[in-house]
Amino acid sequence: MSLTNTKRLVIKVGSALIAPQQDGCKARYLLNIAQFIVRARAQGVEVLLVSSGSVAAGAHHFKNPDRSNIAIKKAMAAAGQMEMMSTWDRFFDFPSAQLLMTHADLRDKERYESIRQTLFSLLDEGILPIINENDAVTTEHLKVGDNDNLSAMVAAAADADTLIICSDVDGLYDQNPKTNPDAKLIKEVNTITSAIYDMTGGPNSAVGTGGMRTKLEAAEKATSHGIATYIINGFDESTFNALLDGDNPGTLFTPFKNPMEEAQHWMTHTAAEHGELVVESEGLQNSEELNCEEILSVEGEFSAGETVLIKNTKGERLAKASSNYSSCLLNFITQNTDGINTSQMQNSIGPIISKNDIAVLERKQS
Ligand SMILES: Nc1ncnc2c1ncn2[C@@H]1O[C@H](COP(=O)(O)OP(=O)(O)O)[C@@H](O)[C@H]1O
Ligand SMILES: N[C@@H](CCC(=O)OP(=O)(O)O)C(=O)O
Repeated sequence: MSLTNTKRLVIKVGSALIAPQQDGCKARYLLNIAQFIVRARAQGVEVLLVSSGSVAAGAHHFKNPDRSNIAIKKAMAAAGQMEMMSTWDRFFDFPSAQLLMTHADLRDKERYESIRQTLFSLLDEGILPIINENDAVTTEHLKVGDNDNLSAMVAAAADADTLIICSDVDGLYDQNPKTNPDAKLIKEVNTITSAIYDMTGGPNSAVGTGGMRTKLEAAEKATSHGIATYIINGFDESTFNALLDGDNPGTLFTPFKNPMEEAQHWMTHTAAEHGELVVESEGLQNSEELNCEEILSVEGEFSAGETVLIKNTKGERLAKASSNYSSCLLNFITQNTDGINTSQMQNSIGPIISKNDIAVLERKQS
């Protein structure tokens, strides 16, 4: 696996690289990254940039830059986004484009397709897409929340083959290297198990969001879509030279050999769960389709066509799927309503979940 085989890559840059002291954007670390982007493009690789840093870049305009105050944090993002974009733009002699998005955009199939079209059109023209979450308009319910996960969703949406996540450490260690001097770097991960998740802690910098855990979530999303994922040290010039030479300077998460199809990946990793269908503990054995008589209960409110979680009576997450019927109708049919022949109705309405609309979720090994 090397960058020499890469055709399209997404590089994600965290706040600590952009605004290390939270007093505006600094070119210090970005120069290496910009050079990497220029050189990768010169090698024929298409590049998309997911850039954090709007909150950190905007903080110095505020009398009390209190990140715990959500309204202030969103205003800091709005103020800092301009500076962050113009900082990137001055490194390049090709055009760049700003795309701000939220989870509400990505989890809606129509808006997701629209984002894909825009990305492809920009890439066709040789324009560098620079993507960030639209923090100024997000709510708890509508946000992705961290740019590691966002970068994996963007990589999948853009049909990228490589995702590079720049961090302030050399890669994934067996323990948090900031608090454990004996921590050892893991060079390659083929399967992201719960034991791997247990190695991670939160962020250690004042500006980071999510720490290593969100980077693992991103790697899991990306590799399941066939995207090779690297976590590298973005502070270190030599890591970028190594990548361009086809070496692995950090941790490589190898892509699945049989990646998910686009639609199944979107359903698994991006689509929001609007409600839940509970089935028997050994339910969903054939994983083909789900019929009304298999549903024990319906939770939440959803419309026909929306994504639901299918779980069993033990609470295990079995699959995500698009429901052919609304929660209202399913409640009506599954609850034994007086005077109505529900089994006859069940037979006449066909499968609740059709076989092409279901994504079976993997149960994590430890
Ligand atoms: N097992 C681990 N390996 C590497 N880093 C870890 C691990 N567990 C926790 N971390 C922390 O994750 C931090 C990187 O995450 P974060 O601060 O959110 O970075 P960024 O701003 O680049 O997204 C590291 O500085 C480190 O302190
Ligand atoms: N969207 C936010 C960044 C969120 C985020 O994930 O930050 P980081 O952990 O520094 O990559 C911003 O622009 O400040």
